[in-house]
Amino acid sequence: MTAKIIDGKAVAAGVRQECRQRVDVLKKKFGVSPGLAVIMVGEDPASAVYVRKKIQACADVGIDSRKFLFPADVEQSAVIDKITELSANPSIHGILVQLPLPKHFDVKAVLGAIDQEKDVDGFHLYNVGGLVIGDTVFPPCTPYGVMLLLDHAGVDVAGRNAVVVGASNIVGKPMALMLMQREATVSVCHAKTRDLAQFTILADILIVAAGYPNLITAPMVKSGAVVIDVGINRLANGQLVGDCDFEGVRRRASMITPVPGGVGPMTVTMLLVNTINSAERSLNAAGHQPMLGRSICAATPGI
Ligand SMILES: Nc1nc2c(c(=O)[nH]1)N[C@@H](CN(C=O)c1ccc(C(=O)N[C@@H](CCC(=O)O)C(=O)O)cc1)CN2
Ligand SMILES: [Mg+2]
Repeated sequence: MTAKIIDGKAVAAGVRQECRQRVDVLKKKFGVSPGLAVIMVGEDPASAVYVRKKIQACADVGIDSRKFLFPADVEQSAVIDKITELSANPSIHGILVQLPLPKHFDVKAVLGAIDQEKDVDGFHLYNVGGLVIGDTVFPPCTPYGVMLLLDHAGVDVAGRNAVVVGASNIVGKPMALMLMQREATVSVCHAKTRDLAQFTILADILIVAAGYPNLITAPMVKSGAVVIDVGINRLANGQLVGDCDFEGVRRRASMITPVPGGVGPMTVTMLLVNTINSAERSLNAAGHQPMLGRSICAATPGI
């Protein structure tokens, strides 16, 4: 068997086309330009790449973005003051703080300063709680993108065995909650899970987000499984790879996402979706005829 490649770039391009149309309506019909504020602290090279991608993506669909760059040794209070100011600014519909933050930051305090109605990353505790009960308007971008890829590929989730490897706050945990919401039977493992293979081999849907190249090899994968590789690892030779031995695993899986070009492009694109949803919701709050203002993912109700 050779797996079908799930092309994240192509799916993202389709979603972006829909984003352009929605931004157009907001501008022409309501005179509202969706606005996103991106906060970055320090100059981590990978973060700089991701922030650049987000800003370019905003320009691509007509969202106004504003970038706020702070030096790595900035006082946390200065960043929180900026977030408070942006939270009160009606032309800003989304605020994100690029992670990771430098060690001296209390991440929870910084994310908690974001107005929960503008928390387009979905990392504020209010929105994390919403996700737990299956009702959030800001699903975190990476797992939201994965759900959209699964839907796009026609993968049935309900009743299937889903195994998530990696339990980070921004990918693994919300991913498990979204799959649970869609009635998958979910197991969460870690890179340190003893005999990881005894869990992964049971997965109809295997989602790997642990951050170790070649963590998942072909014998660990059930024949015909759908494999979503969220890992991003830069090898010494400069090559970007996921957490799976791609060439081996693709011979056992029925579908697989590549790295690059799988989940990564969806992460940035779902940020656009969340920002547009937020702008639409601000109109609803102003008493206009209800706009969509929530997940575009019809097959993903309640996440
Ligand atoms: N505030 C946030 N911080 C971080 C998030 C997040 O969603 N919000 N996620 C990751 C990084 N990330 C976005 O910020 C991100 C990761 C990967 C990609 C991407 O497009 N990857 C490409 C390859 C890119 C490359 O060449 O390096 C791919 O996989 O095809 C975009 C965004 C941590 N921080
Ligand atoms: Mg708050």
